[in-house]
Amino acid sequence: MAVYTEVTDEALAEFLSLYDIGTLTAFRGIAEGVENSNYALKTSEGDFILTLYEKRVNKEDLPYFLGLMEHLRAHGLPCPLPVRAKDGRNLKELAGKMAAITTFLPGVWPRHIKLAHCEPLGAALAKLHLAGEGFAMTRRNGLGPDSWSPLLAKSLPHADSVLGGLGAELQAWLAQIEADWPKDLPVGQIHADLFPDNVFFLEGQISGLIDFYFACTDILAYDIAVCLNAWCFENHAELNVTRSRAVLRGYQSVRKLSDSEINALPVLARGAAIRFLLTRLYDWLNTPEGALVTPKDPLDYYRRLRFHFAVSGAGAYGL
Ligand SMILES: Nc1ncnc2c1ncn2[C@@H]1O[C@H](COP(=O)(O)OP(=O)(O)O)[C@@H](O)[C@H]1O
Ligand SMILES: N[C@@H](CCOP(=O)(O)O)C(=O)O
Repeated sequence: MAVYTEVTDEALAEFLSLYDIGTLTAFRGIAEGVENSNYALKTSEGDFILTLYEKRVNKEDLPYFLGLMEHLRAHGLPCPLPVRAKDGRNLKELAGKMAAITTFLPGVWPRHIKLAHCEPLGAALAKLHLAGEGFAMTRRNGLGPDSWSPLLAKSLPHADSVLGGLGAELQAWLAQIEADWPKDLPVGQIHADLFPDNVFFLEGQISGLIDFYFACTDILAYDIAVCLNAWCFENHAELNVTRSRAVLRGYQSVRKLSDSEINALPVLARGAAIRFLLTRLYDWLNTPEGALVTPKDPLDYYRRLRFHFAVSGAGAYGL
């Protein structure tokens, strides 16, 4: 359950009076999600999501996240639209936290990934990248390659309690990834966390992309590498190449990849795997027992990383 901050009826009524979204008819906390407190909000005007930003989201980044969603939505992407209050602002304070209302998106995220999800996913990602062109703000990737070594250092003293030899293995792998990291690939606005739980489907079509709170300005093809990791593995160790081919086909039906982007896929996939491995490892070692959110298994991404280190070229992903 991830509703960290409770909202009283009085505070909610006062907050909603700042907006022009009709009168409240229903309000409930949403258990899913790990980063922020989310509430489903129903009014006489429609359905909305109220998000209270918790401590892992940096206050200074909120104008970028909300501005990006507004920009992407204006350019045709099915992402939440931040609602502006009567004073024109889309960011307010509630219960001592920064808070925003966004539009509710229909659909459900796939609990079991099927091949049929993969091509639409790739196409939606490419549309996101094209729609992001022209957005004036930028945000450095706080979980990009320069953050991985300090993140690993924090977990090193206890890494081997998760798996014997893990610390040394990760150090060696990370050094290799850092040395190989591409420098001149096309950069733009990326989602950076487009996992299945952030993609809604309705009647076989993508109906929504959510959770832009890791979005940043970084290598476009890195976003594909995140999706290959999150959508295309079986038993966390084997790539389902039919799925990865479909993701790449969907992507290229909208935005063609250059040879440099294709050649960089293996190292980008290694980078994406180590990024999620490292944040999960940190959370695994530092989440107190009885916390609201159960930490995810870091070894799922260790197995993927092993796979990516064994491949010799982009052909392994179906290109
Ligand atoms: N715009 C939206 N439309 C519909 N449901 C949403 C929307 N935003 C969030 N949700 C619901 O809230 C849950 C958690 O949202 P998410 O942004 O992933 O939270 P967190 O950032 O805390 O991980 C989602 O799984 C979904 O059920
Ligand atoms: N996708 C990340 C965790 C971030 O969770 P989200 O609910 O904000 O998508 C992972 O799987 O490690």
